[in-house]
Amino acid sequence: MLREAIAAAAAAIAVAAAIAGQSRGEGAVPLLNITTLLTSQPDRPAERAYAPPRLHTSAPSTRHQLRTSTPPRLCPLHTPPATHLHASTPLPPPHATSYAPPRLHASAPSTRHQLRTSTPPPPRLHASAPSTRHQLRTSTPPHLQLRTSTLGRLRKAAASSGVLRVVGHGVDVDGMLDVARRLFSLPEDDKLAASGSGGFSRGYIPIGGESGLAQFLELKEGFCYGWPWEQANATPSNPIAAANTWPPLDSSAKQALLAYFEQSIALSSALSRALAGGGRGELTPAEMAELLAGGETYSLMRLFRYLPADREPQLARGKPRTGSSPHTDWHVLTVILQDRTGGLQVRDKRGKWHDVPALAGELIVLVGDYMSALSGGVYHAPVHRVLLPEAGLERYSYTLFHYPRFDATVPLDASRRASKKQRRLAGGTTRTGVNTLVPPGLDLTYLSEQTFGNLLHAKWLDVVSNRA
Ligand SMILES: O=C(O)CCC(=O)C(=O)O
Ligand SMILES: [Fe+2]
Repeated sequence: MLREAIAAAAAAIAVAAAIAGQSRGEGAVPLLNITTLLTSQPDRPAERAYAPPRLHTSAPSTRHQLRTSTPPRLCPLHTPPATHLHASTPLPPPHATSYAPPRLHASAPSTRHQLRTSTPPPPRLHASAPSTRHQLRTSTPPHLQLRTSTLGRLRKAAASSGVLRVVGHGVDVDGMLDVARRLFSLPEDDKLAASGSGGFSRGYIPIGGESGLAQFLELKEGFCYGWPWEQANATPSNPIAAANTWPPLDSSAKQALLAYFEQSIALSSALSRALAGGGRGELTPAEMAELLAGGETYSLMRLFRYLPADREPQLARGKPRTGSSPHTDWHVLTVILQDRTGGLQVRDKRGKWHDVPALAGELIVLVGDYMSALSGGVYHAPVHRVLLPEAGLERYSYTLFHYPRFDATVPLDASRRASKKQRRLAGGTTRTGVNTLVPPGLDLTYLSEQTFGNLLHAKWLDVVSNRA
């Protein structure tokens, strides 16, 4: 099947200068045909043997004991065995090591700082949907082979605009948009009954329920879900992981949502590995896979319905309204599935905003802060925002936030290079007024000291405190 897909995708990758009115070069958005990423011998069993290498040689050794020698398989979408939730080596006791409180939020409640880094690794997601649909898997080893020429284009795009348009991904975009419309058209009470306890926990997010920046009212409603802990007979392993809270949708819609979650995680994992060059000072694809392992169990899929500015006039009167405040995504990669309304914009390195095209059947992939830091600042996490639709229109989107493992840290040398790059760029466009993982002015070497999960938790607490 894979071979057929490859044969069908013989055409060379098309690169389109895609941001409206913009010439190629910085900011141009390559159209990446994911099926052309595959070579003709992806399935050799020898390449499937998975021996995760050590990622951070300088990290405390306890961190490495959490690893399993062979990836455990947990298939919550099908059979929910509880038996795979352990590491093959004994787990160390919870960290009593010094926990440097995040310097990001001096005013944060102290509970925020009590998180520990040594939570057991969550079970891995086994992409259990038919392999013909997926071609890419999350918990299997990096068995994709990538064409060198395509790889070069992928990396160039990630380094320049940080935005990719992806086709050939196998996702039924229209079908997923249909599910989103059905979900948001449920009666208000049904949606509210599926509310989570905060924006980062799963479930329904009412209009005004969160905002990236406190000065804006983000006029949208949302629904957040992820890896099905509720089917796994396991306790969530960190404060962001949680069981899904489903509104009353029929089971085929739920299955479609869960299958799409897997597909987008698989896509993001494959692209992340491809972005790990394995050159001097770079992560190898296997190290990237190791860094991502388990991240899928608390990664978030967020559905949005954006409303035009004239709706809900009673909410936060006088506050400027937007769809999504200017921000970078904090994690590794973001996968966006959108309808054709438009509104997503990225800011180029000179500070100019550009529309990201909203074309049928495409997925958009954005580089996040963590990927940028891991690459030593080589890859660019674009500042972006979402404008509200015009009166009479609504916009629907799905946004996958792909997180690395909770206890991930950035190797010190990469974080130093990323810091240096950030300082260099600071002379150009400023990131003031932009919500980023590590705010401007703070040294990115912080990412080598502090786990991704702890930083993320503090960030999410901020976002949900910005309720209308
Ligand atoms: O809805 C979209 O297209 C993107 C939203 C976004 O950037 C985000 O939620 O981080
Ligand atoms: Fe975003």
